[in-house]
Amino acid sequence: MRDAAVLAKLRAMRIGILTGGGDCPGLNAVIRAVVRSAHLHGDEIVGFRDGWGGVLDGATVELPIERVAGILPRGGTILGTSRRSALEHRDVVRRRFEEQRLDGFIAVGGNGTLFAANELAGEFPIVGVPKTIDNDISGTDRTFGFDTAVHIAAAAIDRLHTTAESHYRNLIVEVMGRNAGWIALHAGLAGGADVILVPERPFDVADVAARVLARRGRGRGFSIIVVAEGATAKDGELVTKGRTDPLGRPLLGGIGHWLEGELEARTRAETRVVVLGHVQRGGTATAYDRVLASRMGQRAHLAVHERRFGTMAALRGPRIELVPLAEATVPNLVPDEELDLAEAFLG
Ligand SMILES: Nc1ncnc2c1ncn2[C@@H]1O[C@H](COP(=O)(O)OP(=O)(O)O)[C@@H](O)[C@H]1O
Ligand SMILES: O=P(O)(O)OC[C@H]1O[C@](O)(COP(=O)(O)O)[C@@H](O)[C@@H]1O
Ligand SMILES: [Mg+2]
Repeated sequence: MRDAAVLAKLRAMRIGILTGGGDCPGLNAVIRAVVRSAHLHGDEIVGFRDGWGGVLDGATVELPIERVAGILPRGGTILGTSRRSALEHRDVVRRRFEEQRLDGFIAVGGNGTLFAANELAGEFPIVGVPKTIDNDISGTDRTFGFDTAVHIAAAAIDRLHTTAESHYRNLIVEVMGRNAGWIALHAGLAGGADVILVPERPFDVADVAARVLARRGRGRGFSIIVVAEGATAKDGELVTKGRTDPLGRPLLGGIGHWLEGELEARTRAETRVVVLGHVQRGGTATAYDRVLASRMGQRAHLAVHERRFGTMAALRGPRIELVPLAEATVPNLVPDEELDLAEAFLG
């Protein structure tokens, strides 16, 4: 008996975890699941603060099971996050792994964080967990955070309907998603939007105005237009805030305001824009996202425990499976069939 206990102790692993990129509802559910699963297996978890920044700076926090009590419904991430890159500092990453005596590492992040994880996976024992409100990661049917963002955006569209209708206005709702139209499409469908504009299909502003006017022609004096931040007009360019993030990528946003002017001029109807912004990322996760995040977190811990490095936990049909981390680096855009089907519900 005593030997078994000693053996179990010898086999116990020390595992690092970070959350990187934009925060999203469900991150704390992942951290909690990892810690609880580790606790069951006698493993130790150490958190790195602020994404890869914590690895570079050596900013860590021990995560015993008591530390994750009560965090399940909390939005954001108790570890903090950042968009700092570690790829140019592999020597520091190595030092940190040695210093912390890490047997494994879990990177919870979007396509950016998982791109970095995949690059480092040749050299370090890493497992990934895909997160993002954007749902733009391949290899998994869904990312947690997406369902919550869609709920928030759809609820906003419901509210905008009643005021748009009362004032006979066009109301434009700009949602997030980077280069993918998942949030716009799903929130637009759930909220009964009249027009949905996504990055996957550049739009003709004259067509949008024609749809709005056609609705007016049949007595519907208002229209709800959902536009993804990454959507572009056919002969236009990506609309940005004129600033870049720490990785030098343009911050998207502003297409809604551009459309506001165009539609008001073309339809001669009052037009207003609402930019949902970070409201879509804040606050508590839906039950669906909490369950998905918990299942992925548990699977990621077991993957480390089983030394299945270079993989990520992914939703495949009803199951959580391990897929190569490299799959996360392929963009996941809305397929044509899904956009075609949506047409039936617009206008
Ligand atoms: N091209 C890149 N080169 C190096 N590191 C990158 C690159 N893209 C992303 N990363 C890493 O991933 C982190 C977060 O990426 P980002 O795309 O902002 O968020 P997310 O992980 O949510 O997609 C960055 O802080 C950086 O460490
Ligand atoms: O946090 P920031 O800098 O405002 O970034 C906004 C971007 O982050 C997101 O909310 C989430 O993107 P990631 O999951 O890739 O981090 C995007 O939809 C949006 O374009
Ligand atoms: Mg991303």
